[in-house]
Amino acid sequence: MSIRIAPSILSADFARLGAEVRAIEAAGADLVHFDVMDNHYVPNLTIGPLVCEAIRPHVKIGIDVHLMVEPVDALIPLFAKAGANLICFHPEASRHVDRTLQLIRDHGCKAGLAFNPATPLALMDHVMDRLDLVLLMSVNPGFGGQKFIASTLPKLAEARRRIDAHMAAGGQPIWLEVDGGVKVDNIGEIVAAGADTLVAGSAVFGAPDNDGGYHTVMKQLRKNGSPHAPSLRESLPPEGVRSQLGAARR
Ligand SMILES: O=C(CO)[C@@H](O)[C@H](O)COP(=O)(O)O
Repeated sequence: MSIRIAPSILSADFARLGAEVRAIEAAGADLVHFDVMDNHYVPNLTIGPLVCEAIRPHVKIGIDVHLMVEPVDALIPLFAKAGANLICFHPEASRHVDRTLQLIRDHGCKAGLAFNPATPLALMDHVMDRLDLVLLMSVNPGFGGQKFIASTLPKLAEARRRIDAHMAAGGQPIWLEVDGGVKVDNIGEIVAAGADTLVAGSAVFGAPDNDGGYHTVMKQLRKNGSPHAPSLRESLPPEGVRSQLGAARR
């Protein structure tokens, strides 16, 4: 399985945003993660559709918009028009989650639902068929550079089980993104618990962008996040060999 890495521009140099997004694309980023905060749903204030529109011509990769705003719906057409490819929001911030998901898709974007560390996953159950992405926050939303909350790992594994069961029953693919405190030294266990898409802000933009700095950290993230150790299932011998082993032991 290959992972997707989405550097969060919350930790970028905002005075040189065009150059920053070009640099992460050149370093192999799969998506630009675009954090929108309103000083209402979260205690911080960041960027909006105008900035999304301004960076759009600088990169070919998708823009993954994470709305930490309340209410949500009015911003969806604006971000779609500004070039967003994926729009994700928090269920607590929309009165009609199903309608908001549909609104995102109606505007030609992929739709995602974001879960804070204390938001129960059961909220996704009745909208599974409307989801393209589930974003699990591994910090409380509002700021970059926070410490990964380890108790979100079992929740991540539970989200993986729900998504796999949905896909095994013929449902559409749903990406599972983890956001907050993702670093070179913990990305391996986050991927092992089930994430396929990783947001990394301070880990990427904290690296010096000289001497191939972003390239180096992106390479390390991808290497440590690529599941090289065989899973328990893969490490079992194939069925034929297993029965021969069993026969030999008898
Ligand atoms: O949405 C958020 C914070 O609310 C995140 O996207 C952070 O910006 C990730 O930053 P790091 O924890 O990787 O520094």
